[in-house]
Amino acid sequence: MEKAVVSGQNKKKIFVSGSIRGGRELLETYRFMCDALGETGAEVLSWHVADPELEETESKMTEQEIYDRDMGLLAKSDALIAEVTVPSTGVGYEICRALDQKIPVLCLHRPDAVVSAMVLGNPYPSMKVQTYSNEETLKKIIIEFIRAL
Ligand SMILES: O=c1[nH]c(=O)n([C@H]2C[C@H](O)[C@@H](COP(=O)(O)O)O2)cc1CO
Repeated sequence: MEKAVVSGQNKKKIFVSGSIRGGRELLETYRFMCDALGETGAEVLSWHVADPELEETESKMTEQEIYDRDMGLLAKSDALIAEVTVPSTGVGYEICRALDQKIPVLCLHRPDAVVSAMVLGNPYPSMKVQTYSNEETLKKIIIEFIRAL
């Protein structure tokens, strides 16, 4: 498998966005995305999204602490990569905030996903939407996106 290793000062900080309260059925995919990003040498700032124990750890935080932490991490990010197959209010909000802050956004979804027109019809030049049908394609798309940052 192709690799795009970035190191030192070029290490890209990535906010991975994925459904939590919208449903955790793609948790394994979020983990795969974080692992693939780690392999490229990028730094994932939102590993908690792929944590199977997240509900337990986040339950010790207030809603505002969760919001403040994530908005702080997003502001430090070089890009946001969102998995949008499972509809999620939080993921949609994070995409919107990233676009507002001119942070590049990559939205990824499975071919059979019912994705919102707010994503599919979004004309922001800093927003890309791509479909993947297997992990190999998913990884390839992620590598190409990181390389182009
Ligand atoms: O406990 C949480 N921790 C957290 O980091 N989030 C953020 C990160 C995810 O990309 C996104 C998921 O939103 P939602 O819970 O509406 O599916 O919101 C959301 C929640 C719960 O809403």
